[in-house]
Amino acid sequence: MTTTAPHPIQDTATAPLLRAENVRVQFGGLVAVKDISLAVKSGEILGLIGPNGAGKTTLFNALSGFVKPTAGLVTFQGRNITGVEPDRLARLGIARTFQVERPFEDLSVIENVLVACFLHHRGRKAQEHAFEMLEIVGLADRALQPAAELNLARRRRLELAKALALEPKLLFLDEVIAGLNPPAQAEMIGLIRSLADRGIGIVMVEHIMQVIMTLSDHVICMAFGEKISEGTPAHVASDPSVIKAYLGDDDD
Ligand SMILES: Nc1ncnc2c1ncn2[C@@H]1O[C@H](COP(=O)(O)OP(=O)(O)OP(=O)(O)O)[C@@H](O)[C@H]1O
Repeated sequence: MTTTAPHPIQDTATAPLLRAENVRVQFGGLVAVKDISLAVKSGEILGLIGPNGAGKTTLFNALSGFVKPTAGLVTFQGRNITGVEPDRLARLGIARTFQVERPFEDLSVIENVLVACFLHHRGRKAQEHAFEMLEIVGLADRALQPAAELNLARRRRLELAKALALEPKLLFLDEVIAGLNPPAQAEMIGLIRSLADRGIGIVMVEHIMQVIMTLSDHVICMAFGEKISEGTPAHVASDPSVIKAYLGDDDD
């Protein structure tokens, strides 16, 4: 049996890269994500913010195939991808990083990337592609080093190289900047911007507000599973409901 691409439900030429319509995720009686809608275009960076437990990670997982939405619709280039498994999403052009980096410790840096390159390439072409990914993230000089020896900042870059090796059109970044020192943060910010400039659509969850505000073209703030604010970084940062969500309500 041959596997076919999901059926187009919108005009694939004009549809945004990613669209979510009324996505809901329920764990038993808890509604972790309440009917969230959003859209991401090519080359655009969407930042997801919100206090702890707001539902950011659950939404992120629901959009990237790691949690099945209870209700709602997710489309990628106009095709229905609701509940589609991550490996199938990777073939369509969707990749993600993980909050906790999980390199194959016994493999070299380039071998770690090579594993992902085999999705699209074989043999020498795969090796060349893996080296190109290391050049993009600034790890080419570490190619033969065991991954276990990399410090945190370089592990994050390796994580990014592995995601890029899948040649994504859409990239989900899960807290790739938190925990880095300021120079490493600045380098990662530059790198993420350069990926968007290449046309990759990016959805990022990040706790460092300043990073989200610097990088994002568009920001969504969640609280208690709901979207409470959306717009430019400046709009969301000055929205009283966002300030209240972060500071808590003295009247409660
Ligand atoms: N697998 C699960 N089973 C049950 N409840 C869950 C599960 N995953 C998340 N939750 C709950 O869903 C709610 C939203 O959690 P989520 O991790 O998505 O929030 P978050 O905004 O990413 O928080 P943080 O910033 O602390 O990571 C929380 O109440 C959490 O306890």
